[in-house]
Amino acid sequence: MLSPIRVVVTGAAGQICYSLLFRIARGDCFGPEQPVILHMLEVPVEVCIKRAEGVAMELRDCAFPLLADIVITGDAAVGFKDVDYAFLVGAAPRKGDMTRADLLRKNAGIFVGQGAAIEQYAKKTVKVLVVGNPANSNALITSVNAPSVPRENFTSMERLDHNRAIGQIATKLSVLPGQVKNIAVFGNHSATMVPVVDFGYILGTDGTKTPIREALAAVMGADAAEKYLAGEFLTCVRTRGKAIIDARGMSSAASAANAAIDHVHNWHCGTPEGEWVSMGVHTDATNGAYGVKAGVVYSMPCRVVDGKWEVVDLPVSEATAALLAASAEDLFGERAAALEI
Ligand SMILES: NC(=O)c1ccc[n+]([C@@H]2O[C@H](COP(=O)([O-])OP(=O)(O)OC[C@H]3O[C@@H](n4cnc5c(N)ncnc54)[C@H](O)[C@@H]3O)[C@@H](O)[C@H]2O)c1
Ligand SMILES: O=C(O)C[C@H](O)C(=O)O
Repeated sequence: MLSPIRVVVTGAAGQICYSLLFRIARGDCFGPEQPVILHMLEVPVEVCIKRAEGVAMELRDCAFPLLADIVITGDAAVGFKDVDYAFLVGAAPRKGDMTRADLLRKNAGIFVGQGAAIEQYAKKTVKVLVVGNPANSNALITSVNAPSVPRENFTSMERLDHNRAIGQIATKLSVLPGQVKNIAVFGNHSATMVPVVDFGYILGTDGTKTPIREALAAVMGADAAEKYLAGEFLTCVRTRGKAIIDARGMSSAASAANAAIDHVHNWHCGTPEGEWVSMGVHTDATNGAYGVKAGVVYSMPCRVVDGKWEVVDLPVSEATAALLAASAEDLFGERAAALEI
């Protein structure tokens, strides 16, 4: 029997965590043999702690075989103590017409404090996924405030965008999402993100690999396929978060939790042979990949071996490279705003 790992989840009483905590406890993230001790961190306000306690009651009532213990707290010193993994979800979600700049102003302080708590209390090997928006810049802020933890241990979530891109292509081609392989989403989790299908393929039931462009062209014709990729597809993936807020009246939650599980599952257990996923990674640790300078957290295609991610170097076209540069500029703009705050 493996010894339990400690996993802190912030915003434990919020929407995303109402799905995320149950999936972690069930073994979806760390595998079917890894027991977990869940640290549920909330703001130290009675109503929030009480709500977290209610969620913990439900977790216990599931009798998950791998759930070793639950710690509920409003104190970051307790929440981050000796943790192996940190899911930083707790932050205000975007509402109505709020921009990412508005969100940054509202949420940046949370990540200054949590970075400092990670520095002081977490294991030096802790792996951090930032979900709270603006996720890339919040991941950067967290890392800056936890200087003794390696930069490569701080990531932000673009997996939702990656999964959204897969979902759109699968729907368009009437194939299973599991057949759509090696899409990549680059850049900021914002309207400048860049979903790229150029290296992706559809895995046939007979093992054939049909390039996505070719599969689309077969269904709708080559010109219409190009128009679709540069228009409807790109816009849909870039603006899906807002579309969900408009439809649901609240930001995405179950799909966000699912993406967080996918991200950390691949980080912990590895990516399948020959495949990659999209992860927001610290460009201090990417050696200038895709021409993006050090100093931001930027999504790139990554494979994971033995718990370590590495960037997959793909020969992107000049047109794509220009979009990648624009998203990097967007992130350096956020970085400047964050430093000002
Ligand atoms: N990166 C992505 O793809 C993605 C996708 C969806 C949502 N999000 C973001 O995730 C965040 C959470 O969304 P939600 O729908 O769960 O929000 P929510 O409002 O339902 O829950 C947030 C919870 O965080 C708690 N919280 C606030 N500050 C905290 C702190 N300092 N420590 C601990 N807990 C704290 C709140 O009390 C609340 O319970 C938002 O910023 C949202 O925009 C990101
Ligand atoms: O877009 C948002 O504000 C919510 C979230 O980041 C999403 O992509 O669904």
